[in-house]
Amino acid sequence: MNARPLRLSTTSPDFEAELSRRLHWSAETDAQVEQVVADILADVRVRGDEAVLEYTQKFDGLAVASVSGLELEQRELKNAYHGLPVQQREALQAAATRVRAYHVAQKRATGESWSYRDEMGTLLGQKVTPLDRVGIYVPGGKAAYPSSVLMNAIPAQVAGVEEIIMVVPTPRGERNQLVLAAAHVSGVSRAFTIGGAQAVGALAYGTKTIAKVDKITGPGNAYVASAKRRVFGAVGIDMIAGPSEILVLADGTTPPDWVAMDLFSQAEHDELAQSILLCPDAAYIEQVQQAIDRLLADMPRAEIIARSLNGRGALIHTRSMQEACDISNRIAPEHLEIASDDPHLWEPHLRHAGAIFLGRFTSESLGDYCAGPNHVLPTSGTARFSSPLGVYDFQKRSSLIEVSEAGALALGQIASVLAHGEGLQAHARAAEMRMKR
Ligand SMILES: NC(=O)c1ccc[n+]([C@@H]2O[C@H](COP(=O)([O-])OP(=O)(O)OC[C@H]3O[C@@H](n4cnc5c(N)ncnc54)[C@H](O)[C@@H]3O)[C@@H](O)[C@H]2O)c1
Ligand SMILES: N[C@H](CO)Cc1c[nH]c[nH+]1
Ligand SMILES: [Zn+2]
Repeated sequence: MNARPLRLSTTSPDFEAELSRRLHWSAETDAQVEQVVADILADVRVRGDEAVLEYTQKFDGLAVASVSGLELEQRELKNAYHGLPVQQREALQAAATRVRAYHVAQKRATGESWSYRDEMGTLLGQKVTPLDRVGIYVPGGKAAYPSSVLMNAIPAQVAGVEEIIMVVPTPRGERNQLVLAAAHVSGVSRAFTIGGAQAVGALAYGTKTIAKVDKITGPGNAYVASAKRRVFGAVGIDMIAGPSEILVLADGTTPPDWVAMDLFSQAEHDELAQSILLCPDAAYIEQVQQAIDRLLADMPRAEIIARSLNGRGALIHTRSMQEACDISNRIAPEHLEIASDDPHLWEPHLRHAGAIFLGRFTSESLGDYCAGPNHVLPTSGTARFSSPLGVYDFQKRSSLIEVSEAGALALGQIASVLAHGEGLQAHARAAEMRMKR
């Protein structure tokens, strides 16, 4: 099996068009997926538990008599944790500790209430409150993702969310013990073995057994993405996460094998995942291609990797590192590695990426599991305007205003003029009444 990412050069007159074609991704808006999802959601909304049961049997081959039969008891989560081999239990605990520490720091920096008084003694501020109940979607169709349990549940817990409901499909009823154990260490309140659009619908509308949530977070396949987009409004959502992406900016100083493996690491998620290398050194690009050829045969998921690299991968020769940075900013990748001896030279030039990994020792995969920052990140160029999943996704903000007597006089004059200008008499009088004391 060969993996030959598309070779591009920025000096080619067709470069822009070829790059755009490579970046284009349409599965998310596939009309057939949309219709299937619309039907499932409508059905779950009307028939609740009954519909959830039927779709779980149909898509996951899991048949039980009632939705409570799909609930994982807290005891089972705890037993899964204690039943893990010691090495796995310690790794899970170490990852959870680091992810928690990062999100606690994030809350301290960005997630606290604040206020001040103006010169007339009027109090102005913002009150931050956690959401009451959230649903976290943990993908489970083609692979199990205990790390995604941590990345969703821990920031919710740190934010102070009271009830965290986890959904995770378990094809043919096979329960992944690491996923269950991760739910135990990260404070999941209730967990159900359901997935796809039916799980999103159950969380968004509520059923007899599953309580309606305020927000749904977490990644998933095209069915999950489409369902999340459709239920937005009935509930909040974090983002629509597409297939994984990695972009490596290399100056030729990192061993080519390391870079090849980093490209594989996202390609192995999905045939639609995207791995791109940008480098000003043509000979180095050739060495990375040779490393790909040599290392691929040994990869258990070689077929998925090859499909991903052949269909969506690219090795791009640039005129300079600066030009590579400019192209990276246009792509706005989910994960951006700066494979350079001097990553801090280039980091100030990089503005759009879900997560930036600096230097040759920072493989993206460390971020997926245990560095600390969240691995649920904006994809498909949405890093231009959105951010990683974080504590802030599980909080909301209310403005606080307490006007002093002197403030009522000063603000009343401004409000009165503007309210009359808008022809809104009640607004004007409400302000004016407070000026007369
Ligand atoms: N961005 C991240 O942080 C992150 C993390 C982990 C995984 N991922 C991505 O999440 C995705 C997970 O996908 P997955 O498929 O393994 O699991 P999934 O849980 O997202 O989807 C499985 C569900 O899809 C539904 N489904 C499957 N075929 C269907 C059909 N024909 N009609 C209706 N519904 C159908 C079923 O209900 C099934 O339960 C992958 O693309 C992976 O790369 C992203
Ligand atoms: N790279 C994925 C996010 O794009 C997250 C993940 C989970 N497990 C391994 N990787
Ligand atoms: Zn990954």
